[in-house]
Amino acid sequence: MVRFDQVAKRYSGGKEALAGVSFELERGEMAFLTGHSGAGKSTLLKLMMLMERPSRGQIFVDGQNLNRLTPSQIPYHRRKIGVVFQNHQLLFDRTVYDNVALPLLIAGYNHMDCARRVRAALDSVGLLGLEGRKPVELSGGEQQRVGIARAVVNKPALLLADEPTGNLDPDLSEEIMDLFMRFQQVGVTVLIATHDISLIESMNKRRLILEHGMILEDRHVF
Ligand SMILES: Nc1ncnc2c1ncn2[C@@H]1O[C@H](COP(=O)(O)OP(=O)(O)OP(=O)(O)O)[C@@H](O)[C@H]1O
Repeated sequence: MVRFDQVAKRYSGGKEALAGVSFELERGEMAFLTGHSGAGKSTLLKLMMLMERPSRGQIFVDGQNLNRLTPSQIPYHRRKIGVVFQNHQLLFDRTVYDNVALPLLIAGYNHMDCARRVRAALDSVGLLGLEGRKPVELSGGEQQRVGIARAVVNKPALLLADEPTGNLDPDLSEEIMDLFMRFQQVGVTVLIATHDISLIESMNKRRLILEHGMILEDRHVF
């Protein structure tokens, strides 16, 4: 589903954030991406979403070489990917429904399909019935679930998360991880960047460790 082939990234005026990274993620695999602050975790995720371009090397997502995508193909590429952020980046003046529906409206879904998919996405994260609420009326854990519902509403093949449990206590973090596992169980490929070593250790999943832009260790779990 994902292949990095000797990928390097140097930001203009900056040092090399990634320095020749290679790995593959199978379809339906779940893995953690970890490493010190500044190791290159967010950069790696941004390259997959084409928020940044590599300086060297090739990235394949769903068989597509991202270097070969034209600007007009980028929105279609992004629809294959759901993204969850630490601060969930919800629109606080909009309802839960509006927040989750946003990717569908951008993709041009009609209102009926939109309503059906938003309900299914909210159901999958255990928040059915909260459509009319504003994010500010929800707990931190619920807000993060809204962020996950928005990430999966398009039924993406690949789910990326950048510190998705950064602001949550251990119990809520575990609940969020259970949700990611459920998506993996239905065939979604999941890659989670996190500092939370105790959380990773509680889960029997592959671990990619980055250090100064290189893969220090790729620990598979069988
Ligand atoms: N837009 C940018 N311009 C210049 N340098 C950048 C930019 N984004 C990241 N960097 C640098 O690239 C390196 C890797 O950053 P990145 O955010 O990918 O690391 P990270 O592992 O996600 O860190 P953290 O855990 O702190 O979020 C760092 O040295 C960072 O300062």
